[in-house]
Formats: sequence, C-alpha cells, structure tokens
Amino acid sequence: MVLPLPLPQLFTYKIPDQLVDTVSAGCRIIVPFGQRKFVTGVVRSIHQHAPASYQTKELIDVLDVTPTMNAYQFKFMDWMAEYYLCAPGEVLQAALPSGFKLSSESMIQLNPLFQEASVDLTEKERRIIQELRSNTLSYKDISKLIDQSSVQPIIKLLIQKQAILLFEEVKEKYSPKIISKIRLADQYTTPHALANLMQELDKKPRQQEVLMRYLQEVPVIQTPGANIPGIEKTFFTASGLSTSSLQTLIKNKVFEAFEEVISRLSYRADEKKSVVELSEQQEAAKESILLQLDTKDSVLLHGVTGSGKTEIYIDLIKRSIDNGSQALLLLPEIALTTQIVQRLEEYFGDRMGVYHSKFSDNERVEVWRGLQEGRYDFIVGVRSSVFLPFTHLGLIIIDEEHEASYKQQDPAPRYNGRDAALMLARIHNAKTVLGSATPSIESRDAALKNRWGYVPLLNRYGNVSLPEIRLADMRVERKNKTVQQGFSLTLLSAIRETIANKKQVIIFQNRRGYAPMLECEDCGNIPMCTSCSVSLTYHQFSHELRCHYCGFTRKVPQKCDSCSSHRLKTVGSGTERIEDELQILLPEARIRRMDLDTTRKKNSFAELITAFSQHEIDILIGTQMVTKGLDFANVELVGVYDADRMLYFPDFRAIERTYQMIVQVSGRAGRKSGEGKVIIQTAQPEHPVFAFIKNNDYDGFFTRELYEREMYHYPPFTRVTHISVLHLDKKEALKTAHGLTAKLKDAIGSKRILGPQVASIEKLRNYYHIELFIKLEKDIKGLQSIKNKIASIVQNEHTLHIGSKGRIIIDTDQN
Ligand SMILES: Nc1ncnc2c1ncn2[C@@H]1O[C@H](COP(=O)(O)OP(=O)(O)OP(=O)(O)O)[C@@H](O)[C@H]1O
Ligand SMILES: [Zn+2]
Repeated sequence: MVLPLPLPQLFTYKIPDQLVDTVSAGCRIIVPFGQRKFVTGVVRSIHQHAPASYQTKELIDVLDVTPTMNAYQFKFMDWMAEYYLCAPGEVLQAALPSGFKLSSESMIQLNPLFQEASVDLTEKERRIIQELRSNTLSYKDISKLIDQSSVQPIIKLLIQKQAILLFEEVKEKYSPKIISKIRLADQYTTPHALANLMQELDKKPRQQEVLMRYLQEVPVIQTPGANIPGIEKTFFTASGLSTSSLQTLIKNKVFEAFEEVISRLSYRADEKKSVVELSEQQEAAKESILLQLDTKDSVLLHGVTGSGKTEIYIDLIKRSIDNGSQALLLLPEIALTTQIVQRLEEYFGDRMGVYHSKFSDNERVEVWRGLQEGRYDFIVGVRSSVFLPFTHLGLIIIDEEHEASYKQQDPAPRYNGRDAALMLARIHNAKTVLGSATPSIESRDAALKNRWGYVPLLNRYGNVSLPEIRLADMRVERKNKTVQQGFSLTLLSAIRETIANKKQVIIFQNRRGYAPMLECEDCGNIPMCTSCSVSLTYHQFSHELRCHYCGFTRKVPQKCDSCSSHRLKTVGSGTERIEDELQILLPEARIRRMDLDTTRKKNSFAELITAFSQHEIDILIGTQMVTKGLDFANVELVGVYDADRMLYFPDFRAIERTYQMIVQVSGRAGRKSGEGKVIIQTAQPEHPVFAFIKNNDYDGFFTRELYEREMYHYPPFTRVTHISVLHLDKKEALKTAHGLTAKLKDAIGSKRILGPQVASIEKLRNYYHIELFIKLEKDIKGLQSIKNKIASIVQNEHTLHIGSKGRIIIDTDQN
C-alpha cells in the first residue's frame, strides 16, 4: 500500500476477513498509522508475504467500490518516483486531489472504563458525560452543549479524570453538490387535470401565480417529459414569488420537491458546436503531422504566433476521440488561457473535462470520476492532469511546450509536465504532439536528430504578416534626454499614435510592484527582507514594502533604518509604477494592469480579459501573464519595457527564456490586421539575441544557442541535476555541501560536479542555500544506477548532518 507521505517504502497491512472480497488494487483504504491516527492510502497490490521487520496491523476500512487508481497510473507513478528520485508517497500526494484524502477531526467518546461514582464532576462535566453515553461528540458539539466557546480546559480535565477518550473520526472530504428542485405532481400533467387545478386555485391568487410561473418556464403539456427534470427551487425565490405559497403547494401535493446531485462543472449546453475549417496551410501541416506519426511517437509543431495551432489541435483531438481513444491537451497554466478553454468548449462541450489549479477539490474529484465513468473522453488541463485515471489514451498534445511553468519546483516530485507527458504517452502507446512558436532547445534538437517528427508552420492564419520589430536604444535616448519616466521617445510616440488610431497597446515588464527597492540617498541603505537576502519591493497602492519570495511585509519607513535620513528614493520600475507614470504622460488613456497583484481573485483575470477584448482598455501593462496565448484582434503595439534584465539572469537558459518571452509577447500584436509593431527598450541593442528576434530567425537563434550549450556542457548534451543544501546556519550548510560534494566526486567522478557555491539568492525564508550541479552526459550508461547512487549519498548526508535543521533538495532536471 502507498501512503501519501514522504516515505521511501510501501507498507503492508492485513485485510480483515470481512473485507477480503471488497479490497482490490487501486482502492483507497483507511489504515492506522502512528499513534491514534488514521490515514488514507491506496492499495498497490494484494500479496501473501508478511514483512519481516514489523508486525502488520489490520486495515480499517475500504473507501472504494471501484478502484480510484488503475494499473497505468501505478506504472506512471513508479516511473516518476524513480526518475525524479523521490518517494512513491510524494508522487501519490501530488496525484490525488485532496478531496480523495481523508480529513480527521477530533472526536470525543466516553471511556468505557470510566466509573462516574469514583470522581467528582462539575455540573458541566456531568452534562457532557451524560450526552456521551449516547453519542460521540466533536469539540463544537460540546461547546454548544455547555454554551461555552472554549472547551479545551474542560476536555483536558476530563481526560485527566480518565472519563473520556479522543479519537480521530475519519470523514470523506468530497461532497457532491445537491440542489433542491420542484416539479408538478404527476397527476396534474394532463390538460384536463391541470385545467381543474387552475380553477381550484382561482380563490388563491398567490398560489395560482406560482403555478403560472412554473408553467411559463416548463411547458408541461406541450412538451412531454419536460416536467420530469423540473426546475430549481431557487427560481421561485429569485423571481420574487411567495415562498409560503410554494410551501403550501408542496404540502398539498400539487408540487413535488426533490433533490438532484449535480455536477459542479457547469457547461453551457446551448453553445453550438461549430466545425473547424482549416486553412490550406493548416491542413497541410495537419496531414504532415499525421503522416509522421505513422512512424514516430512524437511530432513537434513549430507554428509562429497566430498561425492557428489551436485549430489544428482541435482537429487532431476530434480525430482521436472518433477513433475511440481518450485525448489530453496540456496547457501551462489554465487561469492564463481562459480564451483557449472557451474555444475548446464550443467544440467539445460536455465531453471535455477541465482540470485546473484554481479549481476546488470537489471539482477535481469530479473530473477524475467523470473520466473513470466514461463521461469525458477529452481532458484539457495543467501539468497535474498527467495523473488522471486514463485507460486508453490515444493522443497527448502539449501546447507551449517550451514553457517553464510546466516544471514543478517544490515540493517533490519536481517534475516537468512536458517530459512526464511523453512518458505517459509511451505507457499508453499514445502519440504526442508538442506545439510552440518558440520551441525549447531540447525539443528542436530532438526533432533535428530525427527522434521526433517536425512540422513547421511559418505563416499566420490568413497570411497576416508578423509584426515589425524595432529596438529603442536606451543609451542613445538617455544621452539625448528623450527618455521620460523610463519611456523612450520611440516607444512613447508609438503608443500615442496607436491610441489615436483607436488601437490597443500591451506593455510588458516582468516585475510587479512599484519599485524593486527603496534606497537612502544619504547612506545608500536598502531595506532588505528579514528572512531572505533580497531587497523589499515597494508597493505604492498598499503602501508597504513586500518580499516577493516569502511574503514578509512592513510599512514603508518614514526615515532610513540606518541613518534616519528622510531622503528615501525608489529605484527601478515595476508594473505598478509604469502604470502610474504612463497615466501621467497620457492622462486620457484607459490603462489597466495585469499581474499577480491585480488577478488574485478568482474571476479578476477573466474580467480583465473581457474588458480588454471589448476595448474598454487602451493600454494593458503586465508581467509574463500578458505574454501567453492571448488573442486580441485590436492590439497593434507591444512594448517591451526592459529587455535587458532577463538577459543577465544567472541561469544557462537566460538567453533562451529572453528570446521566447519577447517573441511570445510580440506575437500578441497585429494578429488580425497584420499591422503589428513591437518596440523593445534595451541598452544593448548589439546583443545577438535581438537580431534573431528582429529577423524572426528562430533557426539562427537555435544554432547559436545549441553551439553554446555544447561548448559549456549543458542540456541537451547533458542532464543537469541541481542539489541545494538548506540550513538555518550558513556554516553548517557550507560544511555539509562541501562534504557532500567530496563524496559525490568520489562516487561519480569530479569532472561531473560543479560547486558547491552560494546560491544566487543566498538566504530564503531564513534558510541558507548552498548549491551544486551534477552534469551527466546524455547517453551515459547505467544512468538510473548513477542517479540512485546520488540519491543514497544525499540521503546519508542528510541523516548525518542536517536532520530537522534543514533539507537537501534534489532536482534531477533543472529548469
Ligand atoms: N482555420 C481557422 N479558421 C478560422 N479562424 C482561425 C483558423 N485558424 C486560426 N484562426 C484564428 O486565428 C487566430 C490565431 O489562432 P491561434 O490562437 O490558434 O494561434 P496560435 O498558433 O495558438 O498562436 P499563439 O502561439 O500566438 O498563441 C485566432 O483568432 C483563431 O481563431
Ligand atoms: Zn523574504
């Protein structure tokens, strides 16, 4: 059995006789674990081998009639634990929506050995004991019973007096949604009976009104069967009709009240399914994909921004479903791709399940069950949808395959959704299509080496031109004093012109808040986070300084912490400041901002998207949220506020990420008109990456980047495992990291190991981070056994030197 806990092993439990027939592999069961604790686990297999090292306990109960997990999922999860060097329980924890896990809530019961006569009880205690003779009670019940909000002291005393016992009651978290409905009693559904009823109600006008409203909504006579589903009870209250009259009608058996279990995942059934009509180029691309999939498992679809990859996906998915297989479309982050989901919904309606990180647990459980019950044959979802109970997957599509957000950073399993999906496809013998306008270096390389197929789609849909890209040289503009509030004259005049033409603008700056730091003009002191080694970001609106890593906040100080000077200035620009300053420069423009701070609420993202698409906004300023997948016909200008910062990130993927981010955000311009313009503000216009971007030269960019990767031994030529040693004490962290490095060098050769070094952010949430890198050649023999060796050395060092004072994190494919 697997427990959803970070433990390396599986556990064996005894099946009590009465449950033997109900347990099978994949079922969730409740087992005792540790002291007085019950946890939910999943049966992995049923066997006859008692473990040698411990006495087996009996499992308590079986939660499933039909198993929650199937054999494909086990195979996939085994692979994941092995590949990403983590515990099977950690994978299970990631796989199961928490609605499937049980919550335990403390419950109180009478101690059967308790003898009331032998102790003194207060009046309240006696009342509790009395009640416990017939019931078990929760804290809340007791608080109600004795009308007292804090009951902890009483309970403690009762435990001391050995009067009561605490136990954990196990409850299913998932609760289906139930709605109350009303329909006309069957006897009144003939014209004759109904007419009589109407007459009877003549003297009761309010009841008659209720009945009339019902008949308006539900054509009982005209449409046979219409009465059976009835309507929601809330309909009457919402239309302001008398509830008491409704109650009377129910009491008199004119109406029948009933309940219905409904899906939380509403879908608008009135939406018409349209047919995709592929353009000639799209059709050719699709044919080429299908042809290559005859001989290959995966194909990379390299389609420029606005080429209509989504339409091709739709066609492929349809085809796969028509063949009787299941399909999965992976998206990097669904909240950011509401537009695509809406489009897909029009085609696939209720055959499509959406698996989402912003969904509630109940909604996730429903998608899981829906897939098992055959209600869905197509899932669109984020990376965790690779864990769903597919049984006959035929096609996986990975959209925006280059996206860094496919990678789960923390906690384990630290998996990449794209790579995991490729393995999932292999397990199901399914095909994979990976799509991107800016393929990752790894994927383009795989296609180039003929491991994957490759289909380029070089033109936008409707042969619309790609945007024209220009650089604004900030060095020159600063010298000429043409920069206003961080805006070059080049960009600012283009914004003015675009708005004057009633077109829209997107400004991209990958930094939120007002300013990344506050600085004392007299002593140069910068307020830092108390638990992280980063400067605090100044947020003007909320008037606070905030750490973007740990969430620490403080009021904006009036004077310098160090020298008490009042001369504090803000340095650098985040989206909040850009919004502010642009509004001063362009007082008439309607400007809005889209970043983490403005989209925290569930619907705020969708609301912004709608407002922008209805042209209630002229200029949208945003972080990387605005770079992905957005499709607005009226956007003609995209401005990249600061392209340089991304380039100098201490990461081997910095250039690749810069290229992808700029090309993606540029792709939002002129998607229908072909009049798109992009202006990139940079102080290094000579950097080669800009020439590739300007000339739309992906191949040139790829060739150069691949060369660098080979020179410096980075992926795709090697696999980089990243190890971080975390400790509250820097010296200890360093000592452990050095010890670990020495052991690893001994075990797998010193040439393969880089570091240790202090991480670029030295301290995070009070933990010092010392990191080291292991580079393993791509085609190394016995890869898995080397990885296992690494894991066991790390495990050892952790036990010996870290214990509970820190952690060692292994990330087998650094992203
Ligand atoms: N065959 C088609 N028929 C009608 N409209 C189409 C067709 N193909 C694409 N479009 C339209 O062209 C626009 C761009 O398509 P889509 O959003 O799928 O591009 P994309 O390749 O995903 O681009 P990006 O990578 O920039 O997100 C959309 O508005 C889409 O509705
Ligand atoms: Zn912090």
